[in-house]
Amino acid sequence: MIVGNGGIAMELIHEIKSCQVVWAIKDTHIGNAFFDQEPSSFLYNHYYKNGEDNNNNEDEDDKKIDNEIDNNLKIYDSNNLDIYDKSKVSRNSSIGPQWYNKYKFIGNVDASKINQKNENITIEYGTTIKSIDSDDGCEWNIMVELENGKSYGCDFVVSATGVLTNAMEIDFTPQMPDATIQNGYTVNGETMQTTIPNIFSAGDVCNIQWNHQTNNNNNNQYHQNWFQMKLWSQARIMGRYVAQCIAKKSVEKEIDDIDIISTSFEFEFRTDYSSSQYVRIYLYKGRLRGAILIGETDLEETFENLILNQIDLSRYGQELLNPNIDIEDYFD
Ligand SMILES: NC(=O)C1=CN([C@@H]2O[C@H](COP(=O)(O)OP(=O)(O)OC[C@H]3O[C@@H](n4cnc5c(N)ncnc54)[C@H](O)[C@@H]3O)[C@@H](O)[C@H]2O)C=CC1
Repeated sequence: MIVGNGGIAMELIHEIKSCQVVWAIKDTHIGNAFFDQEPSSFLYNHYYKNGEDNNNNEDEDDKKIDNEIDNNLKIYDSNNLDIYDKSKVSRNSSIGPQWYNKYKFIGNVDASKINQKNENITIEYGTTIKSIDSDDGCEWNIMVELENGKSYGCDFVVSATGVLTNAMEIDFTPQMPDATIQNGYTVNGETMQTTIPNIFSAGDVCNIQWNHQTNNNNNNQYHQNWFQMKLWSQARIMGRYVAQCIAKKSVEKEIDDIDIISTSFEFEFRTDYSSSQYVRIYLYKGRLRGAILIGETDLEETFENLILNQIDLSRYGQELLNPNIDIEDYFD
């Protein structure tokens, strides 16, 4: 049983093989933190519904990162009830990128023979856990009752229902103009300084809306492609940026030359059911602003470059998504 519909739940669902999984989500579609209903349905139908093994493309770099980080993952069993006592919970760093590479999430069940619909994943939408019973007399290790009235027996429950940042006890007072208010304190999006002198902020703890900032700084043009999602990739970018802000402040220079993050819409999409690819691009005034890519499209680098260099693509129109045209070669 997996509860939650965020980054960890999505990654786990992708990694688990040969195991029947019940996935309880509060929302109406999977992955709602990252995309809307349409790519969500595509992802489910083409990658998860029939238990297709889509995990043959592990990135060597990802593995390398994984080997460098400590194992922060904590697995609790039902006897360790201290985890529910907040005063006894030790505060930890997150488990790190590609944490799942350390584990083999392979069950020993031929789920297709158990589930009559031949689906390894049963999704319960619009619900959450009501109660968990792990009495000795149970047929299963754990019996889970959902808010929608259904009950499932299972061996293991993964609760991936989000994390809280550890900044709540600091009382910041909003003071600065053009600032982002988060959790009652304020961060200046240009300098990343909080309203406490010499305290800077980055990562999940602050919610910087760079693309909405109304400042007069010339660098504002670089902010337009920022769309914050609480992912490792973005935490790294913010960490790098805040480090530069701190360095600049320490030598008391203007921050104009800091290497700021470069990144009415039209959008177009293509689905290619035969090869399980989904591509959606967002164009603004003929320039590429963003894309959703599902499957092995091999388009990520090309599209990233088109977002960064802002070439006017109006003349290509629909052809940009024509699967018979190798746009990677074209824009090389
Ligand atoms: N590749 C990456 O950079 C990754 C980053 N992360 C980050 O690590 C952090 C922790 O990940 P997650 O735990 O997945 O958090 P999350 O914030 O991504 O998702 C939490 C999910 O739990 C749901 N939820 C909340 N309360 C619930 C309840 N009572 N019952 C059922 N569902 C409930 C929410 O609707 C949401 O879908 C997040 O900030 C996440 O973005 C996670 C995985 C990968």
